[in-house]
Amino acid sequence: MDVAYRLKIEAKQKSGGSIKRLFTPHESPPSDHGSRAAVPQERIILKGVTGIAHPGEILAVLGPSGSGKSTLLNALAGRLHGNGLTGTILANSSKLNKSVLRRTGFVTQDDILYPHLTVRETLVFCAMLRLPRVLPRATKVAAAESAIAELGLRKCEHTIIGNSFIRGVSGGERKRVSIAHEMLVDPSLLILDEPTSGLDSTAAHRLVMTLGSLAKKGKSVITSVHQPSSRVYQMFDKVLLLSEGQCLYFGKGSDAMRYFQSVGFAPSFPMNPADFLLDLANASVEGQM
Ligand SMILES: Nc1ncnc2c1ncn2[C@@H]1O[C@H](COP(=O)(O)OP(=O)(O)OP(=O)(O)O)[C@@H](O)[C@H]1O
Repeated sequence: MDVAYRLKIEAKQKSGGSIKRLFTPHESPPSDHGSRAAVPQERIILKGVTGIAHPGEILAVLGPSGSGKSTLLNALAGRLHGNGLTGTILANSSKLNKSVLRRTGFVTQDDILYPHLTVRETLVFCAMLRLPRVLPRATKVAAAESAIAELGLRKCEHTIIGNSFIRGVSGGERKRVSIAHEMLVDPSLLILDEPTSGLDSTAAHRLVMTLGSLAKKGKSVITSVHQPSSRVYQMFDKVLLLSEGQCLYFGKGSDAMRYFQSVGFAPSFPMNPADFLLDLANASVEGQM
């Protein structure tokens, strides 16, 4: 990938509005007494981000909030439309066409699941909808069964999903259901936006171990992670560190600290590499050169 993304934002400035008057009571109204024309602004969200993910690997996209992680993942999943997206995204040397996107699973930040269905019902229902119509019902049910086994959902398969009002499966189990949802179509590339957010450190570690085992089966896994613990970090094969839409580091996770040390940035005491990288991306580390 080699991606840039810029957005045109229509900033409508109505200076005569009653809410504005409420907050600026002494300000004199504009001479034309009307609204000014919309002022389009341009904002660069991603700039020259390059990288590659291979089958069998987990590529982690790290960066502070608002650094462009979700935007990058959406671009990789072919979900950014309009002409603001420039650059090249290739999958096995071909552009993101329909057949490539069919083999791409995308797990969004918010789980889109029916709260009243059980885990098993959710996955069987999804298999019925997403697998080719020509496949017999038994094959589709078998695909749901194997996703349940693969994601370790056997013990909660008859529990309802639930939501904030109805008690259901745990946060970690819900994430697993969302991943199983995507695994049903047997994707070659699995993209996940913050799959560990809201999980405790043990559940997050367990989830990333599951991603590792999916990668070992030959899938490429690209995931954004907000605040990985050190044991989660060491499971990442590659790391892409974003800061304000720009790539600060792309390479092996295990080489990141050495790289930053070589350019004059090293922590003053042993710390979780992920914490250090996020401090760097937030520009809260002083260089020693
Ligand atoms: N459609 C849009 N209109 C305006 N701004 C946008 C739009 N999409 C993204 N942005 C801005 O782009 C920046 C990057 O957003 P993005 O959601 O990719 O960040 P992120 O790193 O995933 O953040 P978080 O970790 O908080 O989810 C943010 O400042 C966001 O406000």
